[in-house]
Amino acid sequence: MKVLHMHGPPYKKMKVSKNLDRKKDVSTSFEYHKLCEARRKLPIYPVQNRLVQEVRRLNTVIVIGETGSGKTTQIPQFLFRAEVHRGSQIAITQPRRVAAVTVAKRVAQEMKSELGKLVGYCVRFEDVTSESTRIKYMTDGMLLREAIIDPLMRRYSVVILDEAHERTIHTDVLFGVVKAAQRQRAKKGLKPLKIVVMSATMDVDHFSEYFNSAPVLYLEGRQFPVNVYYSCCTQSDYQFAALVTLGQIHKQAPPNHDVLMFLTGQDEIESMVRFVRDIGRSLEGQAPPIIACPLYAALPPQVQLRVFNRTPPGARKVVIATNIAETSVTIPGIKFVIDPGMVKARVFNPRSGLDLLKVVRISKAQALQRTGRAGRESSGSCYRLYTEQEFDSFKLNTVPEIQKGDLNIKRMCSLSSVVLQLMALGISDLIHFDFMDRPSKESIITAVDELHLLGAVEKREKIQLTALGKQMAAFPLEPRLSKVILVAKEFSCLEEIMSIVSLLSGESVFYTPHKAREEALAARRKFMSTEGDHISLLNIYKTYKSVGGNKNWCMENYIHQRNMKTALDVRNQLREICDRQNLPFKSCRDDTVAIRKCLTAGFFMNAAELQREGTYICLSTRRPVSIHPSSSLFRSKPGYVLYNELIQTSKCYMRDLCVVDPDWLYEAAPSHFKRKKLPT
Ligand SMILES: Nc1ncnc2c1ncn2[C@@H]1O[C@H](COP(=O)(O)OP(=O)(O)OP(=O)(O)O)[C@@H](O)[C@H]1O
Repeated sequence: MKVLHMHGPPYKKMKVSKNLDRKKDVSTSFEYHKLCEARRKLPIYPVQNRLVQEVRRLNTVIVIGETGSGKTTQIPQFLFRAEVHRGSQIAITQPRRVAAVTVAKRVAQEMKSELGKLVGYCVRFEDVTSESTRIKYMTDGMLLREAIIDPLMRRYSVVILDEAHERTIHTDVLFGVVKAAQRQRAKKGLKPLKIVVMSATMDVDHFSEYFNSAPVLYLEGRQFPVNVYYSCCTQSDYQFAALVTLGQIHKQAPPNHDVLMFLTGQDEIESMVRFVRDIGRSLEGQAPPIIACPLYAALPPQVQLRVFNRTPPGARKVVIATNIAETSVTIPGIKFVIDPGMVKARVFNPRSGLDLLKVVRISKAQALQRTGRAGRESSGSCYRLYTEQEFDSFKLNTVPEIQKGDLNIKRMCSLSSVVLQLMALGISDLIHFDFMDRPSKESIITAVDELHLLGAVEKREKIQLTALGKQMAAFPLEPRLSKVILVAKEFSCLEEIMSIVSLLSGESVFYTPHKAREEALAARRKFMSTEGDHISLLNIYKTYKSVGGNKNWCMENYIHQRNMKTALDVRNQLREICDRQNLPFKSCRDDTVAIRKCLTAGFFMNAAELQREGTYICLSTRRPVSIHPSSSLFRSKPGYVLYNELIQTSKCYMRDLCVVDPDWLYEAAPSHFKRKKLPT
């Protein structure tokens, strides 16, 4: 491994590059002038020529630079201006859509380009690019999907894999796919593909080794200092500690010194938002007014983007976010970060088929990223709600998702989605795929078996995709749900299935406030079906549509309007994919048997049978399971049910259930159920 340190001259003495900003017509607007000034002050700015030279010279480069040093926003621009892209596109991947969208907006401003022209972005369900786009920010999942259509990635001359330390399943698979594209292009004598791997925090030796001993470029310097404070003792309740810390900051800090607090999920965030608003009210007149903004993946994109608005003078913005605000994003105004050091992780056990949602400690790399969200526009502070000794015990790097289960795809519980995508890329020898860190053989085999049972792959001399599997790969959903959509054609119920799948693909549409729990449950009861939760969801969808998405109706019925809108948006996007596949949009009206049979075709592996003693066993694993109290079937105990997911808390609970007939299970997968003891 070759290491190149890149020192820039001190900021004040820095020369402004000749080939930047001057060449083009420089705007006289004050805003634009400020943007240019800010860019010139970035630590990366003085070393741009050296950086460009290295990328020109080498095929693969690893770039390490402090958070906020300018990697994400500037490197693509430097490469573009120096024409390293040679007329093709430069792709920059991000693990999360909110980062891809906001960074693209910023770079478009800096380049005085209308978003979608020279600079654009492409995320799931949204493509803001055009023929003239040369700098394209995208989620890693989107680039992976594109690679299914063109494994040589011909439209790109440079692929920048940003925030590589995050090690999402998609990023890890992309590493292998991009490396293969580079190799293949060289073999075929095509235009070379340059790869740039970037992060502030990563295991450089491991990365360099994987990318054929690629040199590592270290960018020196950080733009603004961030003071880090540790807790002096262990905190038993991190939410309470976060609230107390916020209270102290709020009393002391001047207005417009905004705060970013990390929590682990939607429920925690929504209840914290209420507490924060209460603090704001109780300190009215003594401290600036508070604007509390939640930020988590299930919020509709336009609501997520509200946190990026500038705070009105005299107020204080408090952003309460999951780890979607952890990397790449710059939230204007943030001076303080409150980091409780926890994150919610979905962990999959291939042997039990169990999908566990757990709140776990973050890694040191994540702590550093969180700290880096302050100090982006001026100096800042980060309050770590753990002791320094505790921090020392954190893992250095985040465990790759591919080795712990998929956190990325909603309700996905195994590698089957990634395996399906790899196979759609023509990679059938998965055991020997060039993974940076190999998933266990067991989880690959489990995933292939699942796809086989779903009819997506066939095992001949080698494992290959079936026609159905190819169709399934076109949907950005877990394979079981894609299968349900595709078989809906046979049951003439695509209308209904699309509604159910869309509602299952996002966060829950049920809103259950602590203070009005009983009222919420009572309001919900009128939608509940004795045939299970899927049909109940369909009832909600139909009524919601019939009242035109009325806000009051949502409030009266404790339905989460935002999540409902997101589901509708997802439905529209899925519909487009169905249209492309010529799937007829038919309705079965009230034939719930057709709907449930259709669900059985995708979820037969998740069937459970009632035992004499009143408990259930899962037919695939013979493990005891229970109906989750939130299910409409909690009290009725039907003989056979299907479930969407298993969640282990005090017991192993089935969530989102549907009543089925054992005959349907046989019909859906005769070979699978031959071995199971079902009544004949
Ligand atoms: N949307 C924005 N609004 C205001 N300033 C921004 C915005 N995006 C970037 N910046 C400025 O540009 C700087 C560099 O951001 P950039 O994302 O390129 O850094 P980075 O090195 O990639 O950091 P990270 O590793 O944290 O992603 C930020 O510190 C901030 O000062």
